[in-house]
Amino acid sequence: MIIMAVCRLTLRFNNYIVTNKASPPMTVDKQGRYLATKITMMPRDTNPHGTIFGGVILSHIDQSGAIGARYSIRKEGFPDCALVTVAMNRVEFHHPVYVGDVVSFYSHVERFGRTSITVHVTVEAERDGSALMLTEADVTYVAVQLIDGERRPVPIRGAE
Ligand SMILES: CC(=O)SCCNC(=O)CCNC(=O)[C@H](O)C(C)(C)COP(=O)(O)OP(=O)(O)OC[C@H]1O[C@@H](n2cnc3c(N)ncnc32)[C@H](O)[C@@H]1OP(=O)(O)O
Repeated sequence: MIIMAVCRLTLRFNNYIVTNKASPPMTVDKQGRYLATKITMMPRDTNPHGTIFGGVILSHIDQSGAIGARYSIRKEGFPDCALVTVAMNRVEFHHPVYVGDVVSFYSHVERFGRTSITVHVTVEAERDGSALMLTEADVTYVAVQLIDGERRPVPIRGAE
């Protein structure tokens, strides 16, 4: 009896893994943007005005851009690599973010360079039933490898 129950559980577990591999979660929208992060903004993240501190948004943009960059690298069939942020450009805060906002961070590849990838990150919240773009930025990540104790840029498409 116990053995049968264990077998059933194992089967379910295996099915879950297989199903998961076969059908990845749908996180790409109609515009081809990858939904990297979705979070509810909390009171601990506020500035003295009571709205969400810009530095908190930048931190989520950096992380979401890296998640999106990793997704795009895999989608292209390039090898997995360590990524570091080299630059954040054209950061624009269009609207304040409020406590309780459910905020989505989307990434879209702007450019693959030799050792770098630049993604455009857009930050949106649902306001009055439609999506409002709050913040956007271009973030560039560099593929690096530890060579002689130093992190050096390496080709993002793999060995040349
Ligand atoms: C995961 C984390 O938390 S990361 C933490 C924050 N980030 C870091 O600590 C990174 C610190 N910076 C570094 O270690 C180094 O600057 C590195 C390894 C990223 C780059 O080293 P560099 O010697 O500058 O490399 P190099 O000049 O060859 O440039 C590498 C790539 O970055 C790009 N790049 C460099 N500076 C910039 C910039 N300001 N804006 C956009 N792209 C840039 C280059 O165009 C190049 O891309 P390409 O090969 O696709 O043309």
